[in-house]
Amino acid sequence: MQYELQTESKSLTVSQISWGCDGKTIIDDVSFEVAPGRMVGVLGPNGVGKSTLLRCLYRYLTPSQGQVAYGGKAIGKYSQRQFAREVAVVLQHSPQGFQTSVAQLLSTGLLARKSFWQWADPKADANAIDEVLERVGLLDKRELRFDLLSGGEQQRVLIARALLQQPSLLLLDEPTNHLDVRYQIEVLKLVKSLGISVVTTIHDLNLAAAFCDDVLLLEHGKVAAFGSPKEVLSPRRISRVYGVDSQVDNHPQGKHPRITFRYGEVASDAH
Ligand SMILES: Nc1ncnc2c1ncn2[C@@H]1O[C@H](COP(=O)(O)OP(=O)(O)OP(=O)(O)O)[C@@H](O)[C@H]1O
Repeated sequence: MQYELQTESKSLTVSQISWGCDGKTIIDDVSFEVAPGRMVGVLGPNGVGKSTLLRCLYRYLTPSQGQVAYGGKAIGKYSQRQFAREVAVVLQHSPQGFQTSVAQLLSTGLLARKSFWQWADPKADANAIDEVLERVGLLDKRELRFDLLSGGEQQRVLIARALLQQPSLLLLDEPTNHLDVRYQIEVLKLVKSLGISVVTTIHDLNLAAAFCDDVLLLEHGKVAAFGSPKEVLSPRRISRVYGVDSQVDNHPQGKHPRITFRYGEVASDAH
């Protein structure tokens, strides 16, 4: 595959970072570590600070305190080009006004790996684009305008573009948003199969439990718990953080937990 990894993942270390604005603390003393090749899910209720935390990891925001290091080096010390070679980001909202074709948009994902002296190799580029499009099930949309695709298709194209960057660290903001259940599973399977370090915000606790090696549960901008899904996702903690009753058992297909939510009183004559 053209987009197979050329770089090895390194450790991402987040040490006591805080960020706030308008006198309000949004991220409060957050620490965790992503060991090379692990997939970490960032969980927590709406507005708790998941996207803000992710923004501190891809340098859109600079924490007011604490440090983020990748491979032992503060992320602020990477040049823009070095950082783009290591880290790919897929955000929740699709870029607006992309009237270019899917293939043209994807070709921008190849730029991070090219040096200015490299000769253009249109055939190799086209093959790499075809391969990632096939992986996300969109080869037939290759020449379509990006802005005419459905929300879920756009999301899959943006993930394909991130793969073309061949990052060693992938940061995803709710990658399963807009996706139907098949593609929620496919996309997370694909991301996991890359074997690189991944940090992803995610709302669906069952998907997080099934695919993430570790989960970071946020509560009021602070770390409520960090560890394996089994350790973190207890009914007690889910109730405290989300205010929802649940039951947690083992998923019949594997060793990961399965969370079943209680939807209030069920009428006795309900079918
Ligand atoms: N630049 C900013 N200026 C003011 N408030 C901000 C800014 N960025 C984030 N916030 C606030 O910080 C809080 C956390 O926002 P964030 O988007 O990180 O939450 P989230 O956990 O990702 O939410 P959701 O699950 O709804 O996507 C929100 O209350 C938001 O309004």
